[in-house]
Amino acid sequence: MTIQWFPGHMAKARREVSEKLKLVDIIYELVDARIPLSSRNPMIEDIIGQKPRLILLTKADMADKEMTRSWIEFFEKSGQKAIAINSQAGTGLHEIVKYSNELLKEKFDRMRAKGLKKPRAIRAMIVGIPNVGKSTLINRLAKKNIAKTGNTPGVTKAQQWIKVGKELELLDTPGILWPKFEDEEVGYRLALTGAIKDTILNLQDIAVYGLKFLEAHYPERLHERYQLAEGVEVVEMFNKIGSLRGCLMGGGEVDYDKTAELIIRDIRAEKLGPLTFDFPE
Ligand SMILES: Nc1nc2c(ncn2[C@@H]2O[C@H](COP(=O)(O)OP(=O)(O)OP(=O)(O)O)[C@@H](O)[C@H]2O)c(=O)[nH]1
Repeated sequence: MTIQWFPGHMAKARREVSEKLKLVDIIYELVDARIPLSSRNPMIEDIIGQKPRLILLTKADMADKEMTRSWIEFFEKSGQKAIAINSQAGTGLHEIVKYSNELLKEKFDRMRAKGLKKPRAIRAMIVGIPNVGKSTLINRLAKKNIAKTGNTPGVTKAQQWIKVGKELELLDTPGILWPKFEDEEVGYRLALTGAIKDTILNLQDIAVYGLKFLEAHYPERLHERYQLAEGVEVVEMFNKIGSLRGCLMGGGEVDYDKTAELIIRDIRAEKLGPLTFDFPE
């Protein structure tokens, strides 16, 4: 497998995030709740230094709820606050300000002590890998306020901050980070959740990985969806799924590429239920 590390992209992203770092009080690090580890940039600590950070597990509606709880505990144990969100439905979003206030209490207390009676709103920047849900979250949080700022002449043009209620201001452009996947498994997990283009890895390899993963961790769902018996070899699974779902070639033989595409599509579309591919520790 080709090692994808995008050194050029990485350096650019790092520069951009570093430049904006001094403008904000806190970083919202978005990771995909289905792959909280694989969707992280392993250099995040290095990039943001001592800046307070809240981890937001996005697309929590698509992840295994029990696993999401374990992940939140895991982050908590390592001293990082994490919360699960669903930006489409808006769940978990009210917790963002609440926990930001907790994480920034000392800083704002210091500001108050210096005589600033009314501390300003919290300033935050969203960072995360492509497709993790940055824009969806910004749009969801900004919804009410876009109309408000539109009514103030001159404001929209110069706007660099998006107001979220009275307490929060978001930098309007998120920081894009890149996943690192020297590790094959990380690559497959990114592919199965749609974080990287299908063309980067071999389709059949991605589907095989998906089937084996499901067999190991969610066997009932796999067997039920595709009417598979237990303990069937992967090739047999492909044959069964391909014929069941009509992924056939001219001569009636199973088309493995089409079958692979279907399996990947099913997994991404939650046809096998909410799934989590990364395990804490
Ligand atoms: N189910 C679900 N889907 C989500 C959620 N948040 C985002 N999405 C979907 O995930 C896809 C990517 O979301 P974006 O907000 O465009 O992600 P992004 O990080 O801004 O992506 P880039 O612009 O590529 O950096 C879209 O199809 C969204 O609808 C969520 O909480 N739940």
